[in-house]
Amino acid sequence: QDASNIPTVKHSYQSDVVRLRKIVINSLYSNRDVFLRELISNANDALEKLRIVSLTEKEVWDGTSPLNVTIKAERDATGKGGRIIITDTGIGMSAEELATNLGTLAKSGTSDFLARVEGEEISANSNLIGAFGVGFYSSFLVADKVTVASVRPKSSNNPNPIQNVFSSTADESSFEIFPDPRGNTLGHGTEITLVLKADALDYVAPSNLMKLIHHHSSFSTAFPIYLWNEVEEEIPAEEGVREVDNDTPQDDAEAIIEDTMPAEAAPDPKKVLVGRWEHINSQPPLWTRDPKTVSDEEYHLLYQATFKDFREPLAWSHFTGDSGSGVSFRAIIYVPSYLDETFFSKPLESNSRDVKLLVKHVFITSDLGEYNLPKWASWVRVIIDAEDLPLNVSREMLQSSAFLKQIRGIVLRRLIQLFTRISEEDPEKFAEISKVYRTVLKLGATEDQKNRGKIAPLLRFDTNQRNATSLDDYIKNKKRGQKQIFYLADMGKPVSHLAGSVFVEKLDARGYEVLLLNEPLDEILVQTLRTWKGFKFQDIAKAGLDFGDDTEEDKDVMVELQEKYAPLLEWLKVEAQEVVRDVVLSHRLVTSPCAVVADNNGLTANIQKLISATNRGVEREDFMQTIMKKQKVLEVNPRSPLIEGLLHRIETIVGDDEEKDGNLEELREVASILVDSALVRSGFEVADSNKFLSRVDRVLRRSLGVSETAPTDDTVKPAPPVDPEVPDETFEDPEQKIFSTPDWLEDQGFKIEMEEIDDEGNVVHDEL
Ligand SMILES: Nc1ncnc2c1ncn2[C@@H]1O[C@H](COP(=O)(O)OP(=O)(O)OP(=O)(O)O)[C@@H](O)[C@H]1O
Repeated sequence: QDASNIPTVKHSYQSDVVRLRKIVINSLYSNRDVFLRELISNANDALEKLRIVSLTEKEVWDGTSPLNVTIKAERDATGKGGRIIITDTGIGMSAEELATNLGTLAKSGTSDFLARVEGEEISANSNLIGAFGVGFYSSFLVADKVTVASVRPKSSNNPNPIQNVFSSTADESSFEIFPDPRGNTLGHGTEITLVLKADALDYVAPSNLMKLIHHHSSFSTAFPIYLWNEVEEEIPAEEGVREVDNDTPQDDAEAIIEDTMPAEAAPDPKKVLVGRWEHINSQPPLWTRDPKTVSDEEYHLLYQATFKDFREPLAWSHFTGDSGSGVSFRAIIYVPSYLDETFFSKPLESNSRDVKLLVKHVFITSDLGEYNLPKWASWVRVIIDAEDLPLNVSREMLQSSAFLKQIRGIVLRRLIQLFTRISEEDPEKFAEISKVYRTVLKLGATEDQKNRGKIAPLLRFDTNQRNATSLDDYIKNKKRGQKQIFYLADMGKPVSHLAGSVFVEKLDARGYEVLLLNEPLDEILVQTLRTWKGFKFQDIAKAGLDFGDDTEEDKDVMVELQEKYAPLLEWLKVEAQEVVRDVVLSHRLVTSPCAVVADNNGLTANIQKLISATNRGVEREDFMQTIMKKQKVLEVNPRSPLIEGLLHRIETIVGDDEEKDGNLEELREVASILVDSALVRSGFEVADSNKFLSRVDRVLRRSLGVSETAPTDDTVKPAPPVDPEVPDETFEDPEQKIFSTPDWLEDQGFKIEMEEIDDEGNVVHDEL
């Protein structure tokens, strides 16, 4: 194709791009250094792409021509302007790709993000840049005009690719794309020219650029970055002008720019400005260094550059190892400071994309395919650099590599070790980690059978006595004779609510610690763990609660009470048979008269909630009710005056039959209310709340001495007849014709504006 025939095409930016560019230009002024980091990061991606494509399409890269980034800054002849040219020898872009990649925003959630940022002062919170990545558009922070020359590599489909130019100024809503009049000067890759704003000319100084690159980008790329630098040097007078190749950077490449000494001074050495490409990221990658020599800041910078997250990681572990299959490797695993909001909203997605596998410092893949990390650890960020896998491994070949299968195990082991070490050495830091990863670790202990024993000590629970208690701490705090780990689960309820539960009252009064579990996963977790260090998890809302300190005396007292209350228990068994399987004396209550307890194998109120949250079918509910009833026991507190009173009434019902019947009916009502309120107190639902409330009503009447049968005065004043008259005007007051934002909405920062329209429906404009 003849490039000279291709016309310049003018394109409009997608509206989101215009919005983003405006935000970038207006809000990130104090962060404008980021432009270089973003462009180097893009260059790195383009170089990586070329290398990876070349594994399967040999013709795009011969494997020998340099893959690098070069940066050159220069003032123009007048000294009033300047430019920075950043070139990479990466995959490049076709004309269509220039238009799509630089003229539109493909990221999902862009509009939401922009709306959020437009309402905020982004400069105060540069994290937003990290969270989103303003990428290429950051060029406009320092440049009035940006041109991007780019060309795809030669391939069998495209043996003669055309180098195109994308050109745009900071304030236009359109950009142009045209064939580069210079022809194909790049071979493959991209050259970005930033025509600097007048207030950004400081950037042309190589020392400033060098500082920036060292600070922000020394870890952004494993490809060499060369910076054009000019220094004054003395050379022997007789030496002429040295020939250098300006375009291909070599470490020793240099050019004499101009003589700075007059020719007459010939015998003396000459002072000349010598320009050369300096390789500025020649230091070995950070992970190959001894961890003792790496500062925290360097770890942060590597993290930022690699994972494009500008929030500092919470922790990291830097280690070397041998896979056992003969591959030695170096790795760093990072714990991000937040958990992506999709972690729980997309429970089935566990594709970890943040394990960067490198071979001999060269990025290979982030896709571990079937050997992905399990869901619970899918958020961890890892750089793992294998020393001796064949360099030209393709993803397909890697899939069959034993090493790939081992990465998961290596990362999980190290992650758990890291957490364990921090939990032991720095509890405050671990509390911070726990805040973010508490639920995730519960998930790990539930789903990761192999590592369960190591994850469980990292779990933290609130209890009736303290926050963030580990299982081991709990065991240390156990009372003599205690053989159970007591817990109460009620998902979604605040911990304070659980602490006040009827089931906790006695344990709390006696000084026992109870784990208060309110997350949906908790109940499943304890059922999975079953025991910890030989202690069985005991749901205190279930039968089987055993303090382990009962003396013979206690047992005798219980036998006595049992005898004493036998008539009440028998009577209640009949009265409550629709709701519970059995009625027994309780030794778990202090002040409450009674509670409903699930059988050991039965469903607690919490599990019932879990089930009915997923099953709303009526038939099923009936069925469930029947099953659940069979698994519940009513426990009555022999020390409660109410229960004693009830016993007394049952034993002393006297009088003629009619009176006895009336008394019994009353008692039945009381019993029914007791049972229903025990259900509620224990977290269950009452079967029929209407019936329950009318019983309460009747008992209230009785206690007030009001007739139980006296009907309520239910004369109701009917509404007047239908009124056919419709007023002409909806609003009498013309002032009120225009809708105005209610004050309460305006206080929230909302403003609703409505236009006034006339009788014909036309918008009424204020007269100018
Ligand atoms: N030097 C380059 N070589 C080849 N393609 C590039 C280059 N710079 C940018 N691109 C293309 O333009 C797209 C947009 O770049 P931009 O920097 O705006 O966002 P990004 O790199 O995709 O995202 P982020 O900046 O968040 O990493 C890139 O995805 C890439 O396809």
